[in-house]
Amino acid sequence: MSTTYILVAGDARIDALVELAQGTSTTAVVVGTRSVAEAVAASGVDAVTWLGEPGDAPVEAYASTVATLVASAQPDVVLASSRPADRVLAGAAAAVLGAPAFTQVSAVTVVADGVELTRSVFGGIAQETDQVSGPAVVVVDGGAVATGGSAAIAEVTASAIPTLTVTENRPAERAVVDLGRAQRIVSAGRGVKAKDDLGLVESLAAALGAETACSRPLAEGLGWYTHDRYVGVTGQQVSPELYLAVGISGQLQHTVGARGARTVVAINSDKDAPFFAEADYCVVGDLYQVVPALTAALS
Ligand SMILES: Cc1cc2nc3c(=O)[nH]c(=O)nc-3n(C[C@H](O)[C@H](O)[C@H](O)COP(=O)(O)OP(=O)(O)OC[C@H]3O[C@@H](n4cnc5c(N)ncnc54)[C@H](O)[C@@H]3O)c2cc1C
Repeated sequence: MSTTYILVAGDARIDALVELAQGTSTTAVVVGTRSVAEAVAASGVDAVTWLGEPGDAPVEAYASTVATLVASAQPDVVLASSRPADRVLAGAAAAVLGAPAFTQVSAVTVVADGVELTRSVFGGIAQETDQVSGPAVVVVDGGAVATGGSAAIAEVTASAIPTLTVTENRPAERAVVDLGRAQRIVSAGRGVKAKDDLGLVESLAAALGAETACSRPLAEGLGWYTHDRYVGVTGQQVSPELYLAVGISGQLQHTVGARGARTVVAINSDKDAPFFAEADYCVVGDLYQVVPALTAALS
C-alpha cells in the first residue's frame, strides 16, 4: 500500500491533510506537546510518531530530525499544512528526499510510477495535472481538527538543533486576524480616498458583525491595514457567507481570493467595474453615500 507522511508542527488542525491522504497508509510525525500528539492521533491517521515534549526548542529546531525520519521511511507523499512552522518541516523533508514541493493542490494520487497531483494555477482560474516520478511534498491549508480516530502514539527520542532555544514568549502588539474563518467580511479598496475614511467601512463592518479586509494597495502600498488583512492571490483566500467589496475594482488578483464567498456584494461608482461581473449584488454609487446609508439601515 502507498504511504503518506503528514508533518505536524505543534498544531493539530490537519483534517484537510487526512482527507487528501485517503486510500494510503498515513503516519503523522508530530513536533509539539503530548496533547497535540493525542489530538492528531484522534484525527483519522493510521499511526503517530511523536518526537516528545519540545522543551525550550522551537518547532523549527526539529526540522532535520523530522527530515531524517521521513528519509528513512521513504513515503510516496509528504503532506504539511501551510502554517509557517509546518512549511519549514516540509522544506526540510523535500530537501532530504530530493522531492519537488507543491502548493494549491486539490488531489493527490499515488500511481504506478510516482505521484499525480491536481493543483490550481494562474490564481485559481485553471487546473493543472502534474506527474512526479518519485515522492512528492505537498503544502496546503491544514483545515480543522478532526475527531473519531484512535491511532497509537509511538514516542521516539528526538534531538533538536542545540544552538536554537526559545528565550521569551509575549503577546503580539497587534491582534492577528484570521480572515479564512470569518463568516462576513467588508473589504475596502482604493475607492476609499483617505485613511481617516476607513472609519466608514469599519462602521459598516461593525453593523454587520463582519471582519474588515482590503485590497492589496491598502496594505502594501498605503500601509493602512496589515498584510494579514488583504485578500487575493498573494493575500488571504477567504470563504465567508458574505463578502462586501467597497470601492474595489475587481481585478482578477483580488477576486480569486474571494471566490469561496457564498454571496458577493460590490459597491462601486463605475458601472463597468470588473467586480460587477462576479458579484451577486451590484450597487452602482458613491461609497461615501452608499456606505453610511447602509450602516444606518443596519444599525
Ligand atoms: C502579481 C500580482 C499579484 C497581486 N495580488 C493581489 C492580491 O492578492 N490582492 C489584491 O487586492 N490585489 C493584488 N494585486 C493588485 C491588483 O492587480 C489590483 O491592482 C488591486 O487589486 C487594485 O486594488 P483596488 O481595486 O482597491 O484599486 P483600484 O484598481 O484603484 O480600484 C479602485 C476602485 O474604486 C472605485 N471607486 C473610486 N471612487 C469610488 C467611490 N467614491 N465610490 C465607489 N467606488 C469608487 C473605482 O471605480 C475603482 O473601481 C496583484 C497584482 C499583481 C501584479
